[in-house]
Amino acid sequence: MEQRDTIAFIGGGNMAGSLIGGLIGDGYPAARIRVSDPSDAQRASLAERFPGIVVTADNAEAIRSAGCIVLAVKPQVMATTADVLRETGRHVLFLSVAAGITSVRLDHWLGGDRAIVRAMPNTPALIGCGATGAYANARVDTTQHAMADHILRAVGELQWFEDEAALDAVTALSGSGPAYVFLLMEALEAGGVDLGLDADTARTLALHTVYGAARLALESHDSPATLRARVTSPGGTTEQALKVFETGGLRKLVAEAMGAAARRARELGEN
Ligand SMILES: NC(=O)C1=CN([C@@H]2O[C@H](COP(=O)(O)OP(=O)(O)OC[C@H]3O[C@@H](n4cnc5c(N)ncnc54)[C@H](OP(=O)(O)O)[C@@H]3O)[C@@H](O)[C@H]2O)C=CC1
Ligand SMILES: O=C(O)[C@@H]1CCC=N1
Repeated sequence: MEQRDTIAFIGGGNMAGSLIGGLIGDGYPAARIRVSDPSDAQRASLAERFPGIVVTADNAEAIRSAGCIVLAVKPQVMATTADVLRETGRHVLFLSVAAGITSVRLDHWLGGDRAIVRAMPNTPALIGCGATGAYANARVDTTQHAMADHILRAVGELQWFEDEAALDAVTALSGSGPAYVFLLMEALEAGGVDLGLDADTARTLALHTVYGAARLALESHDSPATLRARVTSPGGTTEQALKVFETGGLRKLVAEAMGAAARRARELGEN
């Protein structure tokens, strides 16, 4: 990105913190990152975690001369937040990470004719391991597209979509997905404790198992199904466990859970 490109985050919560951590970890100058958040505690925490960034309670101050404004507030407050950003110049790129809010609605709230990238990142962005889906509206020019690409790719994997509706599916998969995996970790730890392991040992083994399986799947040319088959010795232990998952309807349950998340994304976009 060019020198003049200051990134202003409106909302300094979980997702903004994850993106800022990933950007700084990728070498983005902290002094070119500004964050606006109404909470004193939130601002103090961000300033401590990311020395050199500028924190403020004033959205107008945060966005002054920024090339990109990242909208990282809850979907429920996006309309009122966007309303006070209407005065910004038409050259500014808006990058919204809000679940469900369509670029058309956001454009309307921002006064119209805005360059908007709607993205759905996830919290592993904090360590550069995010998975993000993104859509650019027709007003986004080549330079702005490159800017959004640079910001989002700095924090992990990025997929662009031509069809904005795909973003609700991305939300249900990778946006919310880390929480599903953390739930699985919790269940693995609890299962280990039930079987007699101490809690610390069970957690360590659970975390490394998820990490190792994810890395192996990413680095292997084989599909997850093939990798699963390699663990599953005929007549062995895994086979018994997988039978319990399959008869319990794990795949259907995951599909239903993701359907509920996607539905909620659409609802948030309609409110
Ligand atoms: N958390 C996640 O894993 C992901 C979240 N997202 C999206 O990111 C967005 C933010 O989520 P998340 O970070 O979890 O939420 P948080 O509640 O952690 O952060 C939002 C922050 O915005 C602040 N805020 C509220 N109103 C304003 C305003 N007018 N101007 C500036 N700041 C304001 C809030 O302050 P206060 O609490 O005091 O109101 C809060 O600190 C959401 O739209 C969500 O859909 C997308 C992908 C993943
Ligand atoms: O739960 C949420 O609504 C946000 C969006 C995706 C992850 N967290």
